[in-house]
Amino acid sequence: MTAEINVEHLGKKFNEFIALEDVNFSVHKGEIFGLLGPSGSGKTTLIKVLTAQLDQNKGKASVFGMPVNEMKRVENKSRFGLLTDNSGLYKRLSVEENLMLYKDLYGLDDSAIDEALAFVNLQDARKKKVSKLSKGMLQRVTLARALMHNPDLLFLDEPTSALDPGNTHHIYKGLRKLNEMGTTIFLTTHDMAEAETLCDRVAFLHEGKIQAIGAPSELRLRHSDQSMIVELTNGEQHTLPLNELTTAERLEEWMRHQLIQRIWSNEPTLGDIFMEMTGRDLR
Ligand SMILES: Nc1ncnc2c1ncn2[C@@H]1O[C@H](COP(=O)(O)OP(=O)(O)OP(=O)(O)O)[C@@H](O)[C@H]1O
Repeated sequence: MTAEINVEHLGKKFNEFIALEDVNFSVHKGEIFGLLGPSGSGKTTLIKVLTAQLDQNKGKASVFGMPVNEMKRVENKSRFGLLTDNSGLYKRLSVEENLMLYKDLYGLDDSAIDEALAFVNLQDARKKKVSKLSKGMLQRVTLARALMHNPDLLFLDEPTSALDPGNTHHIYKGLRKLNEMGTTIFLTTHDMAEAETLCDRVAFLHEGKIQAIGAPSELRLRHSDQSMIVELTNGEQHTLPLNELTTAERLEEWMRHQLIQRIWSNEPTLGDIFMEMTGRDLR
């Protein structure tokens, strides 16, 4: 598998403060990879290193097989898109005029603006001044700008943090489609539901260190206590070990008397696992 991003023993300090320590991971081409961590864990710092906005103090990082420093070159900049919360939009210009600047910069057709606005569900706001937009609308314009040149790789720093559920769902659908068409996506979030819904693999970042890495289902299974919960029609709940004869016997008995209301697996959520490993939640 080709690595679109590769990070080895990466470290970043701000004076004496260690923001990233011995970080190691790869993101494969075509993957949606999520970096999960609470506020201050180092997510934005890592994105800044990967997009050549900050230099690391230790280790190596490469994007598209090149050292990250090469991402400063114009021809490489056009291969990735970046969404961060510092929007860099021109407040006195309209949504459309802002996107027009990027369209010209990347030499795109006019249709790129229509497509990007449809992607973020903002067609009706194209003539609005950026200074008049809500936080969620601003986030969507920034996302439109990040993806309008159809990049090979998208860096999204908390892409839906300001969005309502309807727009979040619309953006998820769009991102999945974009990914199916070949864009690799690296996103940061502290929303575990977002990570479960979107990501092929996730890494947990805590105090600058990666604590765990894997597919959400694989992580849940790895931390599962191998039990199931059975709720009976009278409201009783029973926790039973998986794959044991006694469980099969009890289930058979209940089923014969049509006493089972529902059954579910007792696997932990990503948030539970994060809490178990670090002693704090993702918020
Ligand atoms: N330029 C800087 N100078 C000094 N310290 C910094 C700088 N940038 C980040 N930090 C510190 O590094 C740590 C990681 O910050 P970072 O912004 O990467 O966290 P984050 O996980 O993205 O948080 P959030 O979810 O709140 O955006 C924080 O303690 C932050 O205060």
